[in-house]
Amino acid sequence: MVAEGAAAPPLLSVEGLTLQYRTRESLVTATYRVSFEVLASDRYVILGPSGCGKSTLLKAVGGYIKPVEGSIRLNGREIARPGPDRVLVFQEFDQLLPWKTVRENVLFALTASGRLKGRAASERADEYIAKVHLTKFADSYPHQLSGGMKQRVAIARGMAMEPEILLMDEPFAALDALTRGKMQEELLQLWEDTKVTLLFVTHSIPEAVRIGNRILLLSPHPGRVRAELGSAGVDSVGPDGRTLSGRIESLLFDEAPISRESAHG
Ligand SMILES: Nc1ncnc2c1ncn2[C@@H]1O[C@H](COP(=O)(O)OP(=O)(O)OP(=O)(O)O)[C@@H](O)[C@H]1O
Repeated sequence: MVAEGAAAPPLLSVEGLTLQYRTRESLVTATYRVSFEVLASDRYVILGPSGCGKSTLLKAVGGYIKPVEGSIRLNGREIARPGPDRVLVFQEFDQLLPWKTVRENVLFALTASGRLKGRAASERADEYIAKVHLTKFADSYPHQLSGGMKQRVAIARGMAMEPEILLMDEPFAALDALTRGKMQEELLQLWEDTKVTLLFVTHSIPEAVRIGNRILLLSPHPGRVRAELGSAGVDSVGPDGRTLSGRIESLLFDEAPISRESAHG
């Protein structure tokens, strides 16, 4: 029970997380003692340069990589393995099953995971296919769709699972700029509609500013927390006369001390 007036406990709590890859020749530290908390209905963005461990972090939250140090808890429970309460959407266009139609792809995720079956599963699949405006393409196969449409199916499939948290690893990075902008807009509309908690990885500063309500900045390899900032969705000028993206850029690339900042601090 949360005492009246107390802040809600975090949905996801990452504490002192060190993640490594051990190959035969070497030991690669992907993230070093990373801590952050995601609240229910956050659009939490992890931003950092290539190789700073963003994807590794997301895979660890997905339950696919075990920490060498630290912990990841969802609703207070340690994450030990993948589960339908955390769904991953990737950048690649080939994440759909090519031999299944749009509807079958969404349906299969629901039934194979045991989330829903029968009519309830079909109705849920159709509901989310409609939410991403693909009803007319429900019987099409992935090869008949554009890159943006395939990503919409992957998002519909993930959201239809109604996970506790939707993990998105640069889902729009392989799209052209116009489609990418449109997909960002659509994702924000879907979020308005569902209030699903998002954990969204990107290396694009404008995308982070647009999508996130909170943005975690990671330093270059190995990833450490550099700062956490709030965003209101626009690249506004703060009291210091600098834009949010300008502040992010200097925090990421200048050798400033590690700090946590508030939204418009
Ligand atoms: N399977 C692996 N085996 C060994 N090292 C790996 C493996 N996967 C990633 N790494 C290393 O771990 C570090 C973090 O990689 P990761 O892919 O998490 O970074 P990223 O921030 O997501 O990068 P990008 O934005 O380029 O996708 C990098 O140094 C990378 O080379």
